[in-house]
Amino acid sequence: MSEPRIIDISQTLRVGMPNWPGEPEFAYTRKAEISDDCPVNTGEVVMSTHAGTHADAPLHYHADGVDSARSDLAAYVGECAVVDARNAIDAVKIEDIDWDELAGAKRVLFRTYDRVPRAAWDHGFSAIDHAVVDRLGQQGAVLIGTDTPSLDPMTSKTMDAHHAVRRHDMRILEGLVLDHVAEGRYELVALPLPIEGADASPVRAILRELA
Ligand SMILES: Nc1ccccc1C(=O)C[C@H](N)C(=O)O
Ligand SMILES: [Zn+2]
Ligand SMILES: [Zn+2]
Repeated sequence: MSEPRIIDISQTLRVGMPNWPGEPEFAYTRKAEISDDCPVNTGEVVMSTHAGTHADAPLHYHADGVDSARSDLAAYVGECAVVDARNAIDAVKIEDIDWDELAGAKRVLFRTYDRVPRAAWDHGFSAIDHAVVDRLGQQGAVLIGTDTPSLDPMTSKTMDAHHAVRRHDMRILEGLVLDHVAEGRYELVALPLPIEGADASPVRAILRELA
């Protein structure tokens, strides 16, 4: 029997990638260079903890929340549902979702883009309404993900969706790429790095087709 297909749902981290205004630009700098005196190349990466595909740690939205190193990993691995929410306007709301399809879903990833912007920052990305987060939390979901840079609108000061996540002790993935993913059930693997004190971490997110 062949292994289930792996679908990469991660953004490529690259110089010039769209960047949350005010956050540090992604940069990769070559340090050591292979030469007669040096057997290897090495590099240095500078980036926002929220660049590309990433996991917010609870510390991002609560002063007493755990950091990326201490966050439990169970939420980031397991069965998940991918939902096509491209019909949503401004935010994915309760009425945009077929809740029968989501019965029992522990992890839910929302696709809002036809195609995730690669060239320029999108100031008008879709948010996830906090009532959606609450309903998922009430049905026992442990993780919510989106293909936009945030669950909340870019200009939010109240971070309502993030705080709904906190009330249900769920985990968050942002900046996913679901352009090429059909609605349905998959296995998700998207692990944050154990960065001490970090409010978020890049992840390599993949889906595996269920056997
Ligand atoms: N840099 C910011 C400045 C102000 C408000 C939010 C951010 C964020 O980065 C939000 C983040 N992407 C998030 O949703 O987790
Ligand atoms: Zn984030
Ligand atoms: Zn966030």
